[in-house]
Amino acid sequence: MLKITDPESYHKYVAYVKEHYTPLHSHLYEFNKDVFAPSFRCVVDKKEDLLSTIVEIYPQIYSWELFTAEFCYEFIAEVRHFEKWCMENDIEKRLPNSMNNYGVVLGDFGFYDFLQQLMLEYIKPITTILYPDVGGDSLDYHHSFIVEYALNKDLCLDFHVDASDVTLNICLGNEFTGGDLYFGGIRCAWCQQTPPLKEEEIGVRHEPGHAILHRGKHRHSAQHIKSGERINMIMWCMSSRNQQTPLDECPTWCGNYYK
Ligand SMILES: O=C(O)CCC(=O)C(=O)O
Ligand SMILES: [Fe+2]
Repeated sequence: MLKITDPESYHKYVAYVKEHYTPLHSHLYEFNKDVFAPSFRCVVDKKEDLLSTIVEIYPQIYSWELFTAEFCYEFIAEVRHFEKWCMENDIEKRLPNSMNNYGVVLGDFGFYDFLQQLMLEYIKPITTILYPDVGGDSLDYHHSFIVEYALNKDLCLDFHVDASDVTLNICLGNEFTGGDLYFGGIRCAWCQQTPPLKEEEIGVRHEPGHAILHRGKHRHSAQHIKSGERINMIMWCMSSRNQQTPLDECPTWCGNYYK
C-alpha cells in the first residue's frame, strides 16, 4: 500500500496519484467561472457588487448560492471515483482532519490549485472586507476536504473551532434531513472553553450549492443527520501572516472580550 508517513512520502503520494489516477471529469480540475451559480457569476467581476448576493444570516456568518447543481453533482462523482480507485489499487486515502472519519483531502488528488484560485480570486476579496482583523485580507493557503454524514457513516460533528482563519463550508448534496450547522460564539484561544451565551446560539440549515462563510474561531458543530446523506466541501483558508502572529491576550474580535 502507498503510505503517507512524512512530508517526503506525501510528495511522492501526490506525484503518484497525478501520474496514475485517471479523473472521471477531467474538466473539473481546470478552474472555470461556469461552476458559479448564476446569481454569483453576475457579480464576481464587479468588486463593488460582490457583497450584493451575500446574506449575513447572523452577525459574522454569511451565506450565498455559490455553485451550480451540475458542478456539485459532478464533484461528488469525482470524489467517489477517487475513493474507488484508492480502494481498488490499495492506496491510502487520508482522512480530512482529526474529527471526521469519512471524506477525502482535495489536494491529494489534484484540486489544490483549483481551490487556491477560487480562494485568491473570489473568496479573498470578500474576506478582505468581512474579516481583515483575522487575516481575511491576506489569505494565502488552504486545507480543503470533503466531509460526509449518513446514518451508516459519521452522524454529527462535535463543537469545535477550526485550524483556519476563515472557513468556507459548501454543501454539495445530497438529500438529507437534520445535519444543521450549530454556531456558539466566536472565541480566541484563551476563551475557547467559555460557554456560549443564549444569544450566540444559532442553527443553520445547509442547502446544496450554498456556501456558509465564517471565522475559523466561530465555534460550531454539525448536528445529527436524521436521514439521507450530507456531503460538504470545507475550505480552511489561512493567512500565513495571521497564523504567525501570537495572541498575547484576548483580542477584540473574541466574543468574550467585552464580557
Ligand atoms: O459538517 C460540516 O458542515 C462542518 C464540518 C466542520 O466543521 C469541519 O470539518 O471543520
Ligand atoms: Fe469546523
